[in-house]
Amino acid sequence: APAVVSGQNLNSKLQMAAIGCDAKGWSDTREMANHPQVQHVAFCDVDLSRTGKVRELNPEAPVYQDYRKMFEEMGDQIDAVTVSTADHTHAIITLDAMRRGKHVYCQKPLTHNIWESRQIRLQNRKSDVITRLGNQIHSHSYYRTAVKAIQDGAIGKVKRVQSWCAATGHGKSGFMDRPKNPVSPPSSLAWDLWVAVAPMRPYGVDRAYHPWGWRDWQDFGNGALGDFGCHILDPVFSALNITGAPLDAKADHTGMNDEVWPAQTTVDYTFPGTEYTTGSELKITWNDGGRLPGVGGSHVPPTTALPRSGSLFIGEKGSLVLPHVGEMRLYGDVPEEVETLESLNHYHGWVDGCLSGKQPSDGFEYGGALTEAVLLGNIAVRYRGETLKWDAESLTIPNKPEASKWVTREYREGWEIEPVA
Ligand SMILES: NC(=O)C1=CN([C@@H]2O[C@H](COP(=O)(O)OP(=O)(O)OC[C@H]3O[C@@H](n4cnc5c(N)ncnc54)[C@H](OP(=O)(O)O)[C@@H]3O)[C@@H](O)[C@H]2O)C=CC1
Ligand SMILES: O=C1CO[C@H](CO)[C@@H](O)[C@@H]1O
Repeated sequence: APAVVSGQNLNSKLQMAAIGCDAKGWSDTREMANHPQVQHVAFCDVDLSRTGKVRELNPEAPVYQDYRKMFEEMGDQIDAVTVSTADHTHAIITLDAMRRGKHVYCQKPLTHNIWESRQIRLQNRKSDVITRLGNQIHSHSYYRTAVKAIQDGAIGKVKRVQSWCAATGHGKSGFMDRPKNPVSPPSSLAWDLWVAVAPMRPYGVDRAYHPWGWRDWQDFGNGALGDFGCHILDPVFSALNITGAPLDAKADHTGMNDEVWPAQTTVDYTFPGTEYTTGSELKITWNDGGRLPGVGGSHVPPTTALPRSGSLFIGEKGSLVLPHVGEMRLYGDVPEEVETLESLNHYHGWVDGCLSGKQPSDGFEYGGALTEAVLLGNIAVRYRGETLKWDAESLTIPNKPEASKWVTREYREGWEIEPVA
């Protein structure tokens, strides 16, 4: 049984394991370790050359390469885990941890495909664990203040949303091929464990996939939309209290092959309206790769420079531009002052939830729905120019049945994910 059961043992330490220990994994580990009631008891990273910082943090804690072995050997000492691995392994690790009764903080996007997010949401409803998505800007003053301003009616009800992101799928063209003459992985790296659920392929060259480069590749990441959608669309979902799935999505882009995501993408979504929107439906458009929306139809003067990434909320009486990450700007018939909300510590909010048994409002139910919507955009990307209707209950695309295959993937033998009953 976990050493700390939710809601009890308030003076005990939360015993934590970090899965993914460098890059964002190190930042997650360091932030969690700054909480006075967190004790790291184990670390796991498929590449041992990237475990120097965590070994320094707690030289006593064992370091594993295979999270399954870590759970088998240390499961009863671990209360909570951070999952900061490349996106294609979020679901298998997170579900395993939740099924073992561990609290989970998982990096964004929650999963690599929609079916995985749905399994996590189903498991979340059954498991008595505290969960949070690693979109830390959710707790930043800038995002919290804008969410409150919109909900307080600063621009009236919202008619239209545009979101955009400067990232280009990391500068790759959308037509990149696998590295020719692949080299062997470094001896520190367990390549088979890194590939995990995805079809096996050679290691390639340093940084082709690992670390970092996986974002561009369809087998491992979801391009710029997957990378930034759960950041930039998060305040849109929160402010407008979007809990329903998109009704449809249609994409335009600069072209792609079967391996990598496009360099520039636009996705037009239709969502059901909410108490914060004017109509029964709301159009939200996503742009990436440097594509910017026009400000036509908004209260923003046409010569205004938009931030590199962010969102434009067009309301009945005013418009709000929310940079990613920056202070909002209001235009039109808007209040002279709005209340500023302070930043909260996203990481520690989750730890406090684990210790007190109180689930933050943005657990995996919220993060899962957000991720499902983001990933539907990338199914639309595969059928450029076609409006794909979405049946969120059956996880199918009724007007394009063959597109439904992209809701999930074929899992590599031995790495199948057990559906949640
Ligand atoms: N919230 C935010 O602001 C940010 C979030 N992210 C998210 O964080 C995650 C990690 O991204 P990033 O750190 O840039 O990626 P990297 O590729 O740099 O690092 C991922 C880490 O996870 C390790 N890893 C991969 N698979 C496994 C596994 N099965 N078991 C244990 N360890 C594993 C990697 O090892 P190896 O060294 O072998 O790859 C590496 O240390 C992604 O989901 C990304 O979207 C990233 C940056 C910022
Ligand atoms: O916020 C972020 C900063 O950039 C990274 C690389 O594109 C993202 O993965 C991350 O989510």
